[in-house]
Amino acid sequence: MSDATQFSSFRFEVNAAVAHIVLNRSDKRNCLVREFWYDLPQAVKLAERLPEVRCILLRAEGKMFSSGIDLAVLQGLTAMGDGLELARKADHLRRTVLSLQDAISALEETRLPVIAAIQGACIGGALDVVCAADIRLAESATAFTPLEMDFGFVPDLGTVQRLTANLPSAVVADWLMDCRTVSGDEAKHLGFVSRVVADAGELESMAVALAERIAARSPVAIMGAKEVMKFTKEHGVKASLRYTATWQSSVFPGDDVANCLKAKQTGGAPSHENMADDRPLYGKEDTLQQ
Ligand SMILES: CC(C)(COP(=O)([O-])OP(=O)(O)OC[C@H]1O[C@@H](n2cnc3c(N)ncnc32)[C@H](O)[C@@H]1OP(=O)(O)O)[C@@H](O)C(=O)NCCC(=O)NCCSC(=O)/C=C/C[N+](C)(C)C
Repeated sequence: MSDATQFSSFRFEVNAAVAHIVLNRSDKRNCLVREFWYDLPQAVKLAERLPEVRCILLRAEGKMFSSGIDLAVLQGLTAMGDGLELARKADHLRRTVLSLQDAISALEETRLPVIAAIQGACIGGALDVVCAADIRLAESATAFTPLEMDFGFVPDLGTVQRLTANLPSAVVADWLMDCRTVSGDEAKHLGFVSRVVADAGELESMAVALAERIAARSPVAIMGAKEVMKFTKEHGVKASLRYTATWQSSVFPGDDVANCLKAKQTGGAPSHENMADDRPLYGKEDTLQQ
């Protein structure tokens, strides 16, 4: 593996077109320290800038994925703005929560596919983080716990919104309001994770293999799938069908599709070109105005 850069809150390395973001503070149960919230979007941007990277894999060392936000950060948040009048204290807090939300949204907003491999436990803010991944893989026994409810506040970094967007509301309400621990097996049954395995060792090899398979596919098709899925959630099936027509018409003339077709005919492996960051919006605005 090649070390592309140093982040203080996790390891970042690139191997076989996959950028690995590895939580590596297992002695502290990979709690999400202050620097994490700055490092995460920076690592996503870096992955996007590296031309060889086609997929991001978020995983963790040790017995659990993450115990959630660093309790010192949580304490700092509750004490934030102490001494200020109530309205200014609330404004302070609101802006901080928005910036933590933005850090997590970087995973959803990147054009690269994001896979999260989750073992042991995934608590509070860590659940917010994995909710923003495109694909979640877990160990059967992983405990998914929205622990914020026990602290007297609603999960505020995306769990509520992303679960609500993806699961039936009674399932979400039951999970959150009872502050339930959902196991990997149950999460698979609910459709929150797509694959489970019996142990953590297997989880890592399955996740790496999946990430490398996705990274080897046409980036144009993979990014297209992510983009069109997102568009469908935001705008519904009808608008998305129109959008897909516009997207497809801008992609078909490109080399990537031609390379894939040629490889199918000759039986070889296609060579892929990365999609430039500055491609137009594929007529998104036009589609919405129709
Ligand atoms: C059950 C836990 C996760 C694991 O228990 P354990 O027995 O396996 O490990 P132990 O408790 O001995 O912890 C080992 C060391 O790690 C430190 N640790 C663990 N988690 C955290 C944490 N979240 N923040 C800071 N430090 C942590 C622990 O102090 C030990 O350190 P020493 O070896 O003593 O130096 C158990 O650890 C646990 O319950 N952890 C706390 C879980 C928690 O409350 N998480 C926060 C939930 S709220 C949230 O994540 C999001 C909030 C969003 N927002 C703030 C914006 C509202």
